[in-house]
Amino acid sequence: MEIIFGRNKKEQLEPVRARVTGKIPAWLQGILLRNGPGMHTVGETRYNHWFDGLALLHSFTIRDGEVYYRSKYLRSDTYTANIEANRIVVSEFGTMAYPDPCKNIFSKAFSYLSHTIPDFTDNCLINIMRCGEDFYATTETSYIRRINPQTLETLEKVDFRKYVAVNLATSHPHYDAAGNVLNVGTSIVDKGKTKYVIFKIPAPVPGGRKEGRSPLKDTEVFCSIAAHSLLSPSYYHSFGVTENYIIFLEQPFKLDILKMATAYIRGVSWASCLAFHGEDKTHIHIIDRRTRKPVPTKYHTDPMVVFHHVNAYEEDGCLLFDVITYEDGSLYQLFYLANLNEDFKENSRLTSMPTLKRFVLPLHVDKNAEVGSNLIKLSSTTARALKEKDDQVYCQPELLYEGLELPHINYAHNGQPYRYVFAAAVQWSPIPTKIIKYDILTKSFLMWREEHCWPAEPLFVPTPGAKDEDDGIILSAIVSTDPQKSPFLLVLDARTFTELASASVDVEMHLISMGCSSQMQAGTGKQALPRRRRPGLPPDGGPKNLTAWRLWSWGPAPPSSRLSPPRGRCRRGGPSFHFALILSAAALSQHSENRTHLYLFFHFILAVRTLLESQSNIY
Ligand SMILES: CC1=C(/C=C/C(C)=C/C=C/C(C)=C/C=O)C(C)(C)CCC1
Ligand SMILES: [Fe+2]
Repeated sequence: MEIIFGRNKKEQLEPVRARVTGKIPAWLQGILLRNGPGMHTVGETRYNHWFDGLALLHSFTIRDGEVYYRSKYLRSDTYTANIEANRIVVSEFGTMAYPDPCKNIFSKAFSYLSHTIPDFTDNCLINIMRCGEDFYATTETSYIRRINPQTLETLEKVDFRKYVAVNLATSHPHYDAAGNVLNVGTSIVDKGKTKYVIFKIPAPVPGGRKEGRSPLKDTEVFCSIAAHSLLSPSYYHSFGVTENYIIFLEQPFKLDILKMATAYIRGVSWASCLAFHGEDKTHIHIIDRRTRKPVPTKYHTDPMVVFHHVNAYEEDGCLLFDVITYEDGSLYQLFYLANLNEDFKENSRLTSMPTLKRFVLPLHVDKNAEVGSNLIKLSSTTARALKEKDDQVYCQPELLYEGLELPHINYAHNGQPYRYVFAAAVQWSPIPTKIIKYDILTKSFLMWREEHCWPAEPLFVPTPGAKDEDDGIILSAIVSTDPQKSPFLLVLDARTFTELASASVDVEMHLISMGCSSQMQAGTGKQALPRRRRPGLPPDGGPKNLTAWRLWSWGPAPPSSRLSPPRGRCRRGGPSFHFALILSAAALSQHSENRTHLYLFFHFILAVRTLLESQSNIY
């Protein structure tokens, strides 16, 4: 287990040629990009959570039936700062780090204050996003890092906040046929409001005035949704789109902003500020893409937690959307490294099975319909939507399949009617051992499995000119718990789920099992062929048509998520060193019932912080 989760992985800077068995379809050409955590120990310090690990980028270059593999750590500012200090100095999801234990009282105070609304990490380890011709490694903070998809070099750091007021943003954007990118982020207590902001990065126009300029510069706010609570916005990991609508779930899995503002001084991680509120409902926000406004009906459902939207579409005046649901927010708890050991199976038991559910919402609610009546008349589903008073609708989903995660579809069907879900099959453990093709129409499935093998999220690549939804191949990177078996790239026929080929590489590959991977664009056809620079080696330049995917994903929490300061003369100070204001804020946020006072107090802290910032040259 340690080998798979916790041990630092070596980079494979020189491309290695894989041993291919079977036959890779000649049309499959391009680069498959992947991302995930590769390093969990720096010097003598160790991260607490698997999601904290430093991003390791991977690529599989597929050309003329051959496969080359390489990997490189993302040279994020976080990576550089950690490596230079030879310890973890930047806080991550499950680990709070203290960079400057030797600072004087003023700089400590400043450091605490700047953690009220912190500058989060740029360790972009979750996904790869495509924007025009540019590729970015992404996480869920406001930072993304451009990368060179051929060499895996790290390029500039981009802060979404430069273009749109978001502190957090998902790693699962959507793309339309023209290449526009749509994403959602959270704007925390900005001008007295907390909002979910849907933003659009327009596709560059070929030959247009803007050619060569980063599309990010043209990022625009598409619309925003006011959060139900100013200080507890929902956490979300993805969202859904159809041709005319955007689906955003405001779920009762919430970030506590006051806890976050005081986490640094309390020595707890960001993860500890995230909690499931089983007493609240899940609000389903629907935005009309034509008017850029929420539809007037207020939809809601029972409390649940969703990480992955599968797909959504419109049919006969209804909006259908499929998501993988949990009964609580404990999934992220399972990925504390302390639990990912030999007793992993016992420690990492899910409290609820990841379940594929279909929600169906009536787009136009008949004002005269009786309260309590079911507004869904579609014969294809058992999902219901019950009319309530005051334009409210309570949605009851149809259960489609229990035990799958990391869903993928043929992205040509995104927002459109579709039939197949490709996913990792999981039971009571969040680590998948099988790949599944689930047929929504017949409710039947096909599985691929091999002993000791842990597959990553399956990625669908369509055959050029394909007409059928499942005419294509499935790619998945597989690691094995059997030390005798090398990691390999699996190629399946998506229709029959039979193995077409596998390409094994004798390198240490990190686990990508619970990955969130996403396809950017299939590299198909000869025009996508990279030019050879040296015979036998994959090129560093060339292909424009790339398939990119990132990888990922998911124990009880360790006793403390605080990272101890380094041993030495200068330990982090006790309370006497702490700035009185912040201490009181911490105390208040834990004990006070009166959130209004806290809110005012929070603003006071922000004001002091702003003042200190303006004086920051004195520190
Ligand atoms: C650092 C940081 C965050 C990081 C979250 C991460 C890293 C989530 C990873 C999720 C994955 C991999 C899910 C797969 O299904 C938050 C909580 C957004 C906010 C505070 C700062
Ligand atoms: Fe994901």
